Amino acid sequence: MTSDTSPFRPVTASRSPALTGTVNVPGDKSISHRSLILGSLATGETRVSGLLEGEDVLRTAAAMRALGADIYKDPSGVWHIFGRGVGALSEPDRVLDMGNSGTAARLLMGLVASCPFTTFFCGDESLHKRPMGRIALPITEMGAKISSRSEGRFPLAVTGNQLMPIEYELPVASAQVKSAIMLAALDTAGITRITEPRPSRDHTENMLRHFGAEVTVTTLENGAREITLPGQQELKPADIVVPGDPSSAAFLVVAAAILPGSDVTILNVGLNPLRDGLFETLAEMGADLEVLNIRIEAGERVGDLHIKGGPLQGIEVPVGRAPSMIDEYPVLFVAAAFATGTTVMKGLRELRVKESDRLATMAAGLKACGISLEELEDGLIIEGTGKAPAGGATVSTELDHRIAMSFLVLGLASDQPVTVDDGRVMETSFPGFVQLLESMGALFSQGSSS
Ligand SMILES: O=C(O)C1=C[C@@H](OP(=O)(O)O)[C@@H](O)[C@H](O)C1
Ligand SMILES: C=C(OP(=O)(O)O)C(=O)O
Repeated sequence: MTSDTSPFRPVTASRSPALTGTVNVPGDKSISHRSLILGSLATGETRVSGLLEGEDVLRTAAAMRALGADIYKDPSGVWHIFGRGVGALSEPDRVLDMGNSGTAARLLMGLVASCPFTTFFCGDESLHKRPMGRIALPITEMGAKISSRSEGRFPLAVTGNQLMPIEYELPVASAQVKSAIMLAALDTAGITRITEPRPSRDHTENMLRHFGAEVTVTTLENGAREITLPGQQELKPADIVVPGDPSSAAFLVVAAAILPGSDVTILNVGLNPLRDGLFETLAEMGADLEVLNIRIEAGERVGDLHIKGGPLQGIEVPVGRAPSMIDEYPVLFVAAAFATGTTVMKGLRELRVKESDRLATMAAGLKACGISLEELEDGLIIEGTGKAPAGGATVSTELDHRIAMSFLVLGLASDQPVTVDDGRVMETSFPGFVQLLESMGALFSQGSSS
C-alpha cells in the first residue's frame, strides 16, 4: 500500500474454541466500486447504504471525486453521490492512485477512455506487477491511446477520445475487462457487443439496469454469454443497498466449518449466482451449510448463511465453476487441508495474476504449515488427512489481503499458531476482520507467536 510506510504489523491466530454468533460482514467490494462509478455517471443524487469502506473502494471514491463527482458520507453512514451525467467527467488535476485495487484500476481505465483528456494512473507495488494489457487492448481498439511501461503495466496514462463501438471476445472470463469495455461504451455512439467464454460476475449489468439503462444478455449454446450495450444512454440515479460481501463471508464460513462445534449465522450476504461457487463446493464437501431468507435487493440476490462445524471430504472441483468463486480459492485451499482425502482444483491460471501469485503464495504457506500438496501450472492438488494440520509457520502475505485472511483462518484450527507477516493488508477488503472473528470466539494476538 503506497501511502502507509509504517513497519509491517504481524498478526497471529491460535487454536480457538468453537465459533458462535449471528453477524454481518462488510459490504460487497465489487458492488461498492460500481455504485461509486455508476452513481457518478447518473444525472442527480444516488444514495448508497452499506458501502464497503475498505481501502480499495475508498481509492475509487477519491478517483471519482478527482474526476468531478461530488461524493460525501452523512453522519448516519449513507453515502451520497451527485453524478455529472454520462460524458460529463472533468480532467483530474492529479495522478489517480489506485492503491492495491485491480478492479478500481481496470474499471477506471475503461471509464476515462471516452473522456477528452489524459488520465494518469499509479498504484502500489502489487498493482504495478498486474497485467493491464487486457484493458489496453480493447480500449485502444475503440480509439483511446495508452502510454505505459513495457507489457502495459502501471504506471500508465490513458488519453481518451471519441470512441467507436466494438465487438469483442474476451480471451478469459473477467468481469473487470467486461466492465471496463462497458464503461468505455457508455459514452460511445452505437452498439457494443462483448462475448465472454464463461459467465463472470454481472454486477455492472445489474446495476446499469437498476439505473434504467438497456443491457441485453444472451446465453449462447456453448455456455458463452453475449452482452449488448447501446451507447449514450442516460443513467437515472437510484438508491443502492450494498449486500454483505460473499467473498468476505467465505472466511467466516470456512473458519466455522473447520472448527468442530461451531454454529454461525451470517446475515444479508450477497448470493449472486455468479459469486456463490464456494458455498456450492463446501456443500459438496459435506459442510453443514444452509442458505436462508433468499430475496432480491437492488437487482441482486441476497440471503443469510447458517454454518456448523463438521467433517469435510476432498472432492474434484469442476473447472467451469472457477469464475463464480475466483477470489475464494485461497480459503478453499485451507478447507481442503482439513478435509479427508484429495481435493483437486484446476483451471486457475488467473490466480497467478491477482494481488499476488495466489497459487505460489498459498502453496508455500500451506507447505510451511505441514500440508501435503502438489502445485500445478493452473491449480493445486491438496492431500487432507482429516486431522488438523501442524501450523506453526510465519507466512508472507505479499500485499495480498486474501492470503492474510486465509492463513489466519488456518491458524484458528491448526495445532500450532500461524502468523501472517502483515495484517494491514486486510484493510483492502475487510476492515475489522480480526475484531469480528474475536467477537465470535476466535483467538488472535498482534505480533508474532515466537
Ligand atoms: O469485477 C470485479 O469486481 C472483480 C472481478 C474479478 O477479477 P477478474 O475480472 O480479473 O476475474 C475478481 O477477482 C475481483 O476481485 C473483482
Ligand atoms: C482480486 C481481487 O481484487 P482486485 O482484482 O480488485 O485487486 C480480490 O479482491 O481478491
